[in-house]
Amino acid sequence: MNVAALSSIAPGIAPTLDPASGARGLYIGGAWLWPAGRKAIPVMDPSTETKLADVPDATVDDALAAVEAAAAAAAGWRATPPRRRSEILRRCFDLMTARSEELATLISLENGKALRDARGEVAYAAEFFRWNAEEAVRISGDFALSPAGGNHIIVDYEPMGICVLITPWNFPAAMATRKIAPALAAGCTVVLKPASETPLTAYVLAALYEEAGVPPGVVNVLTTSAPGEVTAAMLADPRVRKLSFTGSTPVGRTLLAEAAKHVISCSMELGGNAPLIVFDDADLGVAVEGAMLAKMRNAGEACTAANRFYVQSGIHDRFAAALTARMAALAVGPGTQAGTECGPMITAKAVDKIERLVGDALARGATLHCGGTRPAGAGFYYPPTVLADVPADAMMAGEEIFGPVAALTRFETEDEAVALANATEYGLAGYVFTRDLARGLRVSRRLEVGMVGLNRGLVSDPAAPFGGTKQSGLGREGGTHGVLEFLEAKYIATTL
Ligand SMILES: O=CCCC(=O)O
Repeated sequence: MNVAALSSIAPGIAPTLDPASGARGLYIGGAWLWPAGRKAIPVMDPSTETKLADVPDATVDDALAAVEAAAAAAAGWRATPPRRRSEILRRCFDLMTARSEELATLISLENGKALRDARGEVAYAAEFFRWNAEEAVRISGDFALSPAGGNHIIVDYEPMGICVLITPWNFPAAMATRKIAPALAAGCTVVLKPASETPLTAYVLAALYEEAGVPPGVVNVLTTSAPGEVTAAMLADPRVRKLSFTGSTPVGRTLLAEAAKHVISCSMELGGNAPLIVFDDADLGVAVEGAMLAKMRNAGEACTAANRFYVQSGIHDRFAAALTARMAALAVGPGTQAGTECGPMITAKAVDKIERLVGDALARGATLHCGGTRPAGAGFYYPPTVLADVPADAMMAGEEIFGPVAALTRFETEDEAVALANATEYGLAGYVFTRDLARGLRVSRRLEVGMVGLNRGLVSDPAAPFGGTKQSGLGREGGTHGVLEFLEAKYIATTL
């Protein structure tokens, strides 16, 4: 597999993998491998339920080979001057940007998201390389005289070592680059395990990194249908010092327990249940625009997606009507089809869950304003749906919908809105809409979350610290914080 071949897998794509040729496979130590006897994992197009490709199903032996390759490359990459690392990362940004249309098409094919969302993802994903290219040359240490004056305190920041990175299917490019770029900037080498639903983007990007000058073994990629076993084996290797995971809270808990056995540093970007609060004094147009973005980016398949809409009584009916009009007008269809605004969900199981949550809310007294009926035919579709009067005991108030469903609940006072918003074990993102800046900042600070969109439906930004509180995770990705997750402080006490 090389990047030039991408044009043959973007539309018109001949998406069958030929295991015999080894053209595409596990990417270990700079080589493309389909080891003998490895089964195939089919990669499906959620828009049509047809097979796009097969990828190899890595075993524990393959995973340990990937760790070995990362270990073999570690000293060389760590010793590579920051300026050189920075230039390679910048080249990754340039190549991704130059090939954004092919990459967006591939993302849209394997994930199902609308092309416009996929284009947004490529720009977002590439930006992690540009940002971290700039960070790579700004990793400085500290030097201080000890308070007692007897010695000096020197602090160096060293690469942590080999990192295992595990990424989800909802942003096949951005969740990988958000980890790979800072890890490489810090001087670490990595093994990436992308989600088996959307591995093609990760493999194609691996070829692009190679073209950009990333040396063999610095980035390794493998797909597996046995993530638990394979990850446990990698974490048991004492050379692995970091686990960075994006995915659900239950899986995060399991991985934390596994990592704890070996005392491995963990960054965890887990589930969310974002509240979106609209106060009476909000600008209706801004609030609806923000709500559409917070809900419908990626068709609702984002951990930052607004899950619970709390709308003050005085604006509730106008907001509900305007949001319903916008949601009902969205064009639903295959991700790669021109004009599609809401693609399919990732799997039939995801649609089953949304259907179950909507059914439960309706049974508990919610009212349906639009959508709510799963269409017949091929593809994992669910229509943009608006529900109002969703009670606090509805299942969707307590768990991520991860789909195009806006659940509205009316409130009266600021204290009530804050209490409702914080009544969840999650603490990733929240959104507040008001024209009163003092109230906006006050409520933002009272929300038990890691990120707030104030009069804005998007918090994601490669230059900002992304992450959550409570059961939504540990650590931050992006911004100046992102690279620190891959660095270890070493303190030297000396009397000069
Ligand atoms: O779904 C999780 C990540 C979403 C984002 O980075 O905006």
